[in-house]
Amino acid sequence: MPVIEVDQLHKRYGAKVAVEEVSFTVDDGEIFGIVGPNGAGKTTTVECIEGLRRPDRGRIRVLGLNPERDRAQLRQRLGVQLQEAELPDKLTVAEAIDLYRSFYRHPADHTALLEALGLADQRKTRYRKLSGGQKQRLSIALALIGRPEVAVLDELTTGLDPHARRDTWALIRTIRDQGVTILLVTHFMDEAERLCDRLALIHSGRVAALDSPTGLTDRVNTEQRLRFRPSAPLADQLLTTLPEVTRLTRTADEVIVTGTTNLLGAVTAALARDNIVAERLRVERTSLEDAFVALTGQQP
Ligand SMILES: Nc1ncnc2c1ncn2[C@@H]1O[C@H](COP(=O)(O)OP(=O)(O)OP(=O)(O)O)[C@@H](O)[C@H]1O
Repeated sequence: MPVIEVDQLHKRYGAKVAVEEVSFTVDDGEIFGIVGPNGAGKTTTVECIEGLRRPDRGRIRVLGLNPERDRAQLRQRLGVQLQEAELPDKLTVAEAIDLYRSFYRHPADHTALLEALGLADQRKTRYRKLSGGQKQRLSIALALIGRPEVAVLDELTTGLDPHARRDTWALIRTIRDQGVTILLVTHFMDEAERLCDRLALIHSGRVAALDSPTGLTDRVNTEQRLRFRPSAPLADQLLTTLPEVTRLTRTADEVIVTGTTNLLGAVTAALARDNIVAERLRVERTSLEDAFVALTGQQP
């Protein structure tokens, strides 16, 4: 049985349709992404999943429960990450943890949780004195304190530096490996690509595509591209006459070759026949961002 089922969800605010016929399921142990640009309808969708908003139409089940009807039961099993600034400035890390532990019947051991999240030394630090990364880790700790089966993490790494983002991604993988199903809401395509097992690309309130990150990029990945610096002068015809090559362009010192499958093998073999080495060779692949643009016709 899927952990989360969303079927034909529809939600409008007055005349504004925020979510239209959104359907997807999340399996046990997945990191599932709800991915799309600002205003796409991501928050509305997860707030319906959390039971915070009432859908106009559609059916939602989380762990077999109806989020609207069974909200009290669901709260014990679903962890939700707070948005920043939802905690009082003066609250210490330990006080926040104790407060949130009191909401649950079977809370996690706070010492182990703070250790795991790298906050053990910040126990007595007030919320406002925490760094961006520490605040983020605390909000994740609070989402996990009830030992949930499912955790909803919203805009996980907004405002974090690249190092803290990578640490956070590693942390999320660890949490998943411990058996928590994760619903990740993000507008960062790179985050979704690195972290999610599967994702729903949401665009203007609708699911534009539902697949794994590689499944999505493969759909639009009709071309391959190689860039390299030839070790000796290279005549264009050597490569443009290959059936695998569709285009060859040059920058000041690099050759860029576009083509179909087997491009790499065909190009390197042709170069080798003329004793030319492809220095600094790079194979460029389609990113999730490219896939989003191809699938929706818009920049994320
Ligand atoms: N309470 C509300 N009243 C009216 N319109 C709303 C309300 N909440 C959201 N909207 C509108 O519904 C649409 C979807 O909003 P939603 O917050 O679900 O998108 P989002 O993808 O989460 O965006 P963001 O990443 O900016 O949070 C947007 O056009 C938004 O302006």
